[in-house]
Amino acid sequence: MSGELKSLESVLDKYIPEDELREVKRILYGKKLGKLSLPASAEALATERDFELAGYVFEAKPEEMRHPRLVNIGLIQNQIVLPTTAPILQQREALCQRISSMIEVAAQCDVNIVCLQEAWTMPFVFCTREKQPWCEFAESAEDGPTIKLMQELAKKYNMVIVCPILERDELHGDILANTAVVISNSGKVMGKSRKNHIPRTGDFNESTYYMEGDTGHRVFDTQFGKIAINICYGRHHPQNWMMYGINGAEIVFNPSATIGALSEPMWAIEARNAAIANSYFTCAINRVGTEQFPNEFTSGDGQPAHKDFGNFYGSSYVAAPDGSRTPGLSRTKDGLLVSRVDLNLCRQVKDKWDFRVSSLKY
Ligand SMILES: NC(=O)NCCC(=O)O
Repeated sequence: MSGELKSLESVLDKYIPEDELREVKRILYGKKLGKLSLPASAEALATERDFELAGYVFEAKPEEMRHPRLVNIGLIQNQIVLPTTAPILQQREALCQRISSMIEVAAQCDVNIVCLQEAWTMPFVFCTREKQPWCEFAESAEDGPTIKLMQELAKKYNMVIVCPILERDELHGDILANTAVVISNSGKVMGKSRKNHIPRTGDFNESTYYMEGDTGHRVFDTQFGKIAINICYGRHHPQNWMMYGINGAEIVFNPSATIGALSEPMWAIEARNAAIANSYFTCAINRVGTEQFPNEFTSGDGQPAHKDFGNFYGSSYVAAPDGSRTPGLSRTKDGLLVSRVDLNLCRQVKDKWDFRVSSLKY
């Protein structure tokens, strides 16, 4: 094989005969999801802008007492645009342009809530353990430049935007945090959720920059449903997922940055298992590409120093409380995954399986 594998699904599709493939996919992915029909104009723009666009439908049973609660969720995965040696402002502006152009396509697909990848405004610099110039990417979670841009887009497209950034908290000693900002569809900053488990494993040692967040397990009651954000490394901790469920989340996003050599076999399991265990939808997002840094760094594992982090494998997906899931986006290419979910499925699955988490004391 030359180069990176495009996706697991592309290999299954290529080599497994059609009738067996259907059964293989049922066993691997759960009940078959419908394809979401997306506007031809959106498909054309995605092709022109060179990113993958895919759409799926998660259905729930009709109920007599409740209307369906349909929500279109968009997940965006991307590589950095400019080399890490370009001026910081140019790197950020190039990413802002790229993401704005992808959000425009999400709007054409009637996306209600979009979530971007972890620290999307920058390369994943934390492996270098160098503070400068990287700390210059940090911005205020309340009114930083990227937040203002996302506020404009949220209002323009009537879309909730979950915007994970490197935060600089100027009101509290200028500390840094790895933070997801939730912007309502009216363009208001609803609040923020900080990464609460910080990796200290190999190249992923982010504690040089920031420590465990102090925002607990916040749930944001948006117009389109109750959402929460469990940033990257938090997905390895079942109790973390559980707390968002106890606090009432219906959709939990997991914006991430992780590489194949470390976590890929776990990727398809953890967020999906959380969806099953907590009767909510989970959305796992990972960046793509290999990022080269100017100076060598070591991983503390006896191996030679190196300038890159390895390949971020994308593979973003959505999983439902009944265990069904979408195929992953590409392992190598930018992409937008649109999933239409019916939030009624959360309670339907609780009633069926009784995996309830509750804050009530009996
Ligand atoms: N960004 C981040 O927390 N990465 C840690 C590695 C992983 O959790 O796979």
